[in-house]
Amino acid sequence: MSGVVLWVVCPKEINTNSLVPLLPRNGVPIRRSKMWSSSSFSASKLSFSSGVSAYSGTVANPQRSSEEKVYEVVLKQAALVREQRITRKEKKALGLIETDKTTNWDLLNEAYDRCGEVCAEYAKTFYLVWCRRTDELVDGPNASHITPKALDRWENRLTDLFEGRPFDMYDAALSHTVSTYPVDIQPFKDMIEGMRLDLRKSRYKNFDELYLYCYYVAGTVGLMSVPVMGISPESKASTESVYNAALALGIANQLTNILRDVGEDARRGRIYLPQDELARAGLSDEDIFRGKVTDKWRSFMKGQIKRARMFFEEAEKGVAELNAASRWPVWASLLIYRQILDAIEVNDYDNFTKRAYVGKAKKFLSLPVSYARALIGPSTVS
Ligand SMILES: CC(C)=CCC/C(C)=C/CC/C(C)=C/CC/C(C)=C/COP(=O)(O)OP(=O)(O)O
Repeated sequence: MSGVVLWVVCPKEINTNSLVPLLPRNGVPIRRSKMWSSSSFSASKLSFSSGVSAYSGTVANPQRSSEEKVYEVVLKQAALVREQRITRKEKKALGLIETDKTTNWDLLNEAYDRCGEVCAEYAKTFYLVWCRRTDELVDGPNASHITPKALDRWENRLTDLFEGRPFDMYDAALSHTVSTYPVDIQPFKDMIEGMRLDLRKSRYKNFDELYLYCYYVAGTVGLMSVPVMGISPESKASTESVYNAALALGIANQLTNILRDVGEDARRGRIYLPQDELARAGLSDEDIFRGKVTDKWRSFMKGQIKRARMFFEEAEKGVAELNAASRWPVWASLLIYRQILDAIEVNDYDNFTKRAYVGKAKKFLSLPVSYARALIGPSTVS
């Protein structure tokens, strides 16, 4: 699958017109989702105004919910698109936009090719090369040597490449991408923050805390991808709403990943499940470590799967707004990853000893379905 999905994130394959669609559109009122506080989701009656411990990444005010904090980033990304539009317009008027004659295109093309190779080698489902490398820091073979200091150095390298001083070939490709598309540094910084969190935290008090973690490690990927994929010129949706859908897809994917890997994570002493919801279901950490599928566990899992599906549904609303070239791979990745949830059900919720996966046949079958869905572009009715 990586070939298809790579296409989602590899800027080289994206039509360069994809910047245009990020230009003026009628603003549709901002709609914010409060999925887990919805009364339709019984497992999630959370005190989500109780505040999150003071993570240093996105914000400092502990009174606000994680959703509110993350939404600020969404608004910032959307504003950046408008800002870039204005600066480009001004520069164009002044005749300042010209092709950069100093760029070494051969080297840059080689850098992009190398990024493609990394994706082909490592990505089973999806990934941007920089995200994979960041993830490798805390999950790879050298993970035990990774310190907060090493992450600080990684962040300095990130700042350098955003300022046009790449350290290596891979950084050079990303440096070029972020100077070409309206990509902000914040989601990248937040992803590093997620890695810091992983170094010091192995329990999540409630869904509000888990949501912030999911944003850091996966929602950020959605926010990084949309500026490169581009929004359709016909779209009447607000930039914010499309970014919001992208964020939801990242969260949905991460929640799915967590539910698939409960056993694997427990063997590393980690439980990425809301502690208060576990307690309400009559479950403890010991139950997770014991790994026995009971009725309590099944019922708990049903609630978690339901919530993950709600995030997928939220994400679905944004796909039609994307550029035509990006819709097929996004649909494919959404439909395929969501089937992991079905596989958990088929395994009778045994995510302790069985790894839920989507077989090749199901993946291939999803391609024509995704293709058909991708034909549907933005609604013409405003
Ligand atoms: C919906 C709209 C408007 C846009 C799409 C925006 C995108 C591309 C969002 C996707 C974000 C994303 C790919 C997040 C990554 C989340 C995740 C759990 C990745 C796991 O990756 P691997 O570790 O390779 O997965 P496997 O372990 O399953 O192979």
